[in-house]
Amino acid sequence: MILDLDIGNTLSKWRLKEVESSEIRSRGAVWTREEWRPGADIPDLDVVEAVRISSVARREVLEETVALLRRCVPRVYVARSTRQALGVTNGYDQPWQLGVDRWLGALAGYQLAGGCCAVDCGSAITVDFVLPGGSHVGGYIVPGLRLMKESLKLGTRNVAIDPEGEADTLLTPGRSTVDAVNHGIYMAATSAVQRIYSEVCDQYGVALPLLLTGGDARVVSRGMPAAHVVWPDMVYGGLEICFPLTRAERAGRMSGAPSAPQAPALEKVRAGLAFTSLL
Ligand SMILES: Nc1ncnc2c1ncn2[C@@H]1O[C@H](COP(=O)(O)OP(=O)(O)O)[C@@H](O)[C@H]1O
Ligand SMILES: CC(C)(COP(=O)(O)O)[C@@H](O)C(=O)NCCC(=O)O
Ligand SMILES: [K+]
Repeated sequence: MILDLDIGNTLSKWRLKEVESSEIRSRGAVWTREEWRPGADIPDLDVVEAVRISSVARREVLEETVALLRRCVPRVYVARSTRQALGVTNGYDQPWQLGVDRWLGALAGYQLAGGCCAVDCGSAITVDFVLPGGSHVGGYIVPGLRLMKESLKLGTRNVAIDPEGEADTLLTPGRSTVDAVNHGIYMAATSAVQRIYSEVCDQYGVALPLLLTGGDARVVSRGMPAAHVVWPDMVYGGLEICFPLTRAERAGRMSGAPSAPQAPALEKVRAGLAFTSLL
């Protein structure tokens, strides 16, 4: 089995993938903390022959995790942000400072769709752009839904936005503190992503396929007017193409990848932007 780990600031996600069939056998998530407990937090490592890791947690957490895994698993691959990979050029002046989850998302998005706008709705909401020639032009970092809510300190931190609720309801003025906060942060997140997407497409004169991932991707998706797809395994897709281990991966196939989304027409994106600036 291959163990894929995506260690975020809030949740550490894992999945087990079979080498022969390339099938995902199981998956889960635990709160990100200082130390992993194999068998309790993650599956028994006896069946694992290789581990691939994306981590944006503190350096010590990654070092401890890798040390622990190396004791039981023959091959441990740790992804890093680099200046160039798989046809993509990192837009950061100091490429290694780009969060590796963002880098992996950008690589996976480029592999899937050519140019892309890759949005990761986790602890932070990150929006990264890769142009059709492979140039990552940089991105944006906005506090995620949970961070926004916690920073208000209004006693609403434990009342999450119902991911199944009506998106339209979230656009109405709240009539309680909980609703005012939930509707406010929802507006903040969805309008920010929409505006960023439109601005950058306008600046570069290209409407890019829009991809969403992360724990809050589904809820953000429901308030996004621009055509897009949700791809929960986008970061894992980046791990697969950086460290291909199965036959399907060597052939360039990423598990759970959606079909490449159609980009909206640039005129439509620009019309939306013009409307916004008239308000
Ligand atoms: N079952 C859940 N448990 C925890 N957080 C969840 C859950 N479902 C959605 N979320 C949201 O997803 C966010 C975590 O998303 P994730 O992409 O894993 O973040 P990160 O990569 O920063 O750890 C939380 O901040 C929360 O807003
Ligand atoms: C921006 C992030 C905090 C997002 O992390 P996440 O919300 O997925 O936990 C992470 O990608 C990170 O620590 N980046 C380093 C700074 C940067 O990308 O510029
Ligand atoms: K994120």
